[in-house]
Amino acid sequence: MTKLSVNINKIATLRNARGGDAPNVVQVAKDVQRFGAAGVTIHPRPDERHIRYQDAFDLKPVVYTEFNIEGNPIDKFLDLVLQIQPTQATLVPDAVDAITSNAGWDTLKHRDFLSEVITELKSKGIRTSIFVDPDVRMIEGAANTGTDRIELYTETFAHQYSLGNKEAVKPYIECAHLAHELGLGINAGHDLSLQNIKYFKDSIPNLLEVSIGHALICEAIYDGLENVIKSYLQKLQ
Ligand SMILES: CC(=O)[C@@H](O)[C@H](O)COP(=O)(O)O
Ligand SMILES: NCC(=O)COP(=O)(O)O
Repeated sequence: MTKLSVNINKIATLRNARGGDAPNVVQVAKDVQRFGAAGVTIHPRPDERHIRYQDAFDLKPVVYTEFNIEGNPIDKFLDLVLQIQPTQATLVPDAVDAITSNAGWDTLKHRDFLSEVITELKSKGIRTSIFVDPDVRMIEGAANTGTDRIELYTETFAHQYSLGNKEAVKPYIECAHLAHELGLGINAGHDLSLQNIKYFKDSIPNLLEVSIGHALICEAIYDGLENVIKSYLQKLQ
């Protein structure tokens, strides 16, 4: 079975909108695990617009499943990850001002840098994963960095699938076969949703883990809306 790691960035976005502590990210992390998620993902960004660095410390004692911290391995991020020692660090080459992650690593160009970071993380017992586009050259390059896993960047698949183009999964299948042959574990994420997850999971061999945030939180809001409105109406009778 493929593991579901729930990305709780959007819970922090909502919390930050009012400056208080609702919703509480620690409580949500406890609850997503209680509801069956196999992991919790956070992606602290340098501007702390959603997850704050302090959240990572607050979450550490309550995440008893897999704790996955994603981000660009700038010094501040690496210091955080080395202190927290999560189950997995996912390295993402996102620009400081990017609205969200928008590309995978060029694993050929950044091989030495990635190898150095990966060696350091692995020496502390932290599993490593690197975010890559579905391009076989990047998978070969990833294998040469010493990483344990790759995370396939699924934005293109998700977008094309929403347009009815199921063929868009083909490069991901090819990359998954190669990654497995090269001994890499396979994760995937970005814009996965209830609409596309079954098709993706059924298509990709050896898919170990998906991390899902944006769509899952949107779906949770829609699913909860009717119940909550009915509860208000009862109280207003
Ligand atoms: C690495 C990745 O795929 C991203 O989806 C990320 O973890 C989400 O980040 P934001 O919540 O900041 O968009
Ligand atoms: N690694 C991807 C992730 O954590 C969540 O991405 P998204 O579902 O918020 O697009």
